[in-house]
Amino acid sequence: MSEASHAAEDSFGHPPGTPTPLTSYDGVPALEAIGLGRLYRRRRALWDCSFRIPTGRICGLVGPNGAGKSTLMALAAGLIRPTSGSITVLGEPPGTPSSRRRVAYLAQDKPLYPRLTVAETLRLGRELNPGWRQSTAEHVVRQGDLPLTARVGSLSGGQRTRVALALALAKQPELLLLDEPMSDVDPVSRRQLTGALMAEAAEHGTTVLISSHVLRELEGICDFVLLLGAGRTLLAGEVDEILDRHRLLVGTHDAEDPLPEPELHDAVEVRRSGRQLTALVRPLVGVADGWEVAAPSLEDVLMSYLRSPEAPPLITASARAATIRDTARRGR
Ligand SMILES: Nc1ncnc2c1ncn2[C@@H]1O[C@H](COP(=O)(O)OP(=O)(O)OP(=O)(O)O)[C@@H](O)[C@H]1O
Repeated sequence: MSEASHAAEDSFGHPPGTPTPLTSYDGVPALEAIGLGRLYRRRRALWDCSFRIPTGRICGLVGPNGAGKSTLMALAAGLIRPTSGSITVLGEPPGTPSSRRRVAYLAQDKPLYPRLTVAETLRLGRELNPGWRQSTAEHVVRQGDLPLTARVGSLSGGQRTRVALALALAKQPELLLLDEPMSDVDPVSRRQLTGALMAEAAEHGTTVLISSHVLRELEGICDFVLLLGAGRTLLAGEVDEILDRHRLLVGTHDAEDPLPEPELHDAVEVRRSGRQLTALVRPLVGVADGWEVAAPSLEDVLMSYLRSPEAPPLITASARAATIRDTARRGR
């Protein structure tokens, strides 16, 4: 089903005709994809993928293995090109000299020169990046007790991640793309690096797109979320609004009964254990009596969508990509 056919979802909870509020997301978005697709030979990695991420958000990028997260990051960094649709970063096509200056990308394999020392790596970063801030790079490296004289090739995976993150942050990008940055970092360093990342983002209003399979970790840092399922946008929007639009229902029903009152809600996931039925739903008009109703955590919501790729997509107003008419009006 195409995302466009779920357009009515976006006005959920608001009476017809409610004007869209003028907010920061009316400006140029940090990242916008319109019908974005990418093929590798004949294999579809992404297709018909549309969303926008407003500037200044910390956006968690979630999806099962092979969902297209790394492909999306590489497209946004301008390392590969779309095979259909379009993507813009900070209002520009990715990969131009200007957008390369404004965007930093930390790939999953964190490529660095193994023969250079940490100090030489930072010096190279300074020479290549006009907006370089040495104090940020040194702060991140020192926090990890990394000797500046150590060769990068002799560092552990987590230590190399720290150097790569120091490079990315010191560049002072407007958009920071982080592909599973913490996967090989120990818990203490993870907390430290996340703290450094959040402090930098808050101070400079940096937009961050961060992919991770550790949902609880994202819960603490993200105010926006983008969930891809098999190459398409399944869920996108402000975390607060997404949480607001979902409810967990728990009740007792005969095992063979379908979820009762389907006209009252869109079901994302229904699970049964004996006669107990647990459902994550998007209430349309309310919830019938007889259910225990709870507010789900972000982890609950993300897990349900990950387990239910056939769930109806939800793209909230602030995450909705521009239409072709909008882009023409913006003069693109
Ligand atoms: N260079 C490539 N050549 C061929 N196929 C590729 C290439 N890169 C990715 N793919 C395919 O594209 C699909 C999406 O891959 P991608 O790496 O973007 O997913 P992902 O969501 O980042 O996965 P993971 O969570 O495992 O890192 C997969 O089916 C993958 O096999």
